[in-house]
This record gives sequence, C-alpha cells and structure tokens, in this order.
Amino acid sequence: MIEGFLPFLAWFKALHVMSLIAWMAGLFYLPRLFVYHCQVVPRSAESERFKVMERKLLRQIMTPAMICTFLFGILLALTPGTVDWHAGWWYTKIAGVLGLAGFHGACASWRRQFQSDRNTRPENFYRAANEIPTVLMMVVVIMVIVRPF
Ligand code: HEM
Repeated sequence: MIEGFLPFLAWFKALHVMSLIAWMAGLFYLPRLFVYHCQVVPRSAESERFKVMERKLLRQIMTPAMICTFLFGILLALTPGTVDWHAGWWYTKIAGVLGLAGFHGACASWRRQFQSDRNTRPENFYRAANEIPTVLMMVVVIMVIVRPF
C-alpha cells in the first residue's frame, strides 16, 4: 500500500469512472456496428465506412479507455483502505473485469475479420454477444458498490 496516494484517492476514482464509462460505451456499441455491418454487401461503400468506424472506435477510444481504466484501478487498489484483500467481492470484481478484457479481445479479433471481408458469423451472433458486456458490467458494479460478500 502506498500512503502517498491517499490525497489523490478522489482523483483516481474520478479518472477510473471516466475511463470505464468510455470503455463500456465502446464495448456496448462495437457489437451493434457488427450487427449493421452484417446487413451490407462486402466491399460496398457502406461496408468500407463501417470498417473505418469500427477501427476508429476500437483504436482511438476503446483500447486507450481500457488502459486508463486498468491504470487508475491499479492506482486505486494501491491506495490504503480501498480493497479488502480477504473479501469475495474484490475477486469477483476482478473476474468480471478479466471477462470484459476477454470480450474486448474477441471484439478486436472480429473487427479484423470484418476488415478483411472474412466475417462468417450471422448478425444474430453479434446481437447475442452484445449482452455479454451488459451482464459483466452489472456484476462488476454490484461487487464494488453493494459488496454483497
Ligand atoms: C484492472 C481493473 C480494475 C481495477 C484494479 C479496479 C480497482 C478498483 C478499486 C480499487 C476501486 C475502489 C474501491 C473503493 O474503495 O470504493 C474501484 C472502484 C470502482 N470500480 Fe474499478 N477496477 C478495475 C476495473 C473496473 C471496471 C472495468 C469497472 C466497470 C465496468 C469498474 C468499476 C468501478 C466502480 C463503479 C467503482 C466505484 C467508484 C466509486 O466508489 O464511486 N472498475 N475499482
């Protein structure tokens, strides 16, 4: 634990929450773009526009926001008094966060397939995938705010 971080606790929290809002917005929206991308003809002008939107959303917003969420989350965890290292909520939260990072990685891989016109999945696959970050986000927020165990 780093005592010197205590005066910055509220700032770490504010920056953590700002970053996770940006990351989650992308995790919710990118699979929606994949749903619409499935509905257009590969290599058409519309498809090329979706490619640009998907690439910019992932590279310019989601990945930097994920890195900032992790960075400020780690700074928070290193601040004395924030984490009960024996409590179940903390490890359940971390499991949820790892799930979100895994979903981010899956989105990056699907984006590369759309980029090279190699997507083979139907739009219903992406509709269903859209629910995953919602459920994980609910788990993470309940763990950190309600702390049920
Ligand atoms: C490496 C990843 C992460 C780490 C190490 C981390 C760590 C932390 C820590 C130590 C706190 C302070 C707990 C407290 O004393 O209140 C916190 C707060 C919080 N975290 Fe994270 N977190 C991470 C990712 C996330 C993600 C992905 C989300 C959302 C999807 C999230 C949502 C929150 C929320 C809502 C709070 C409560 C802020 C408040 O008290 O107002 N965290 N996090």
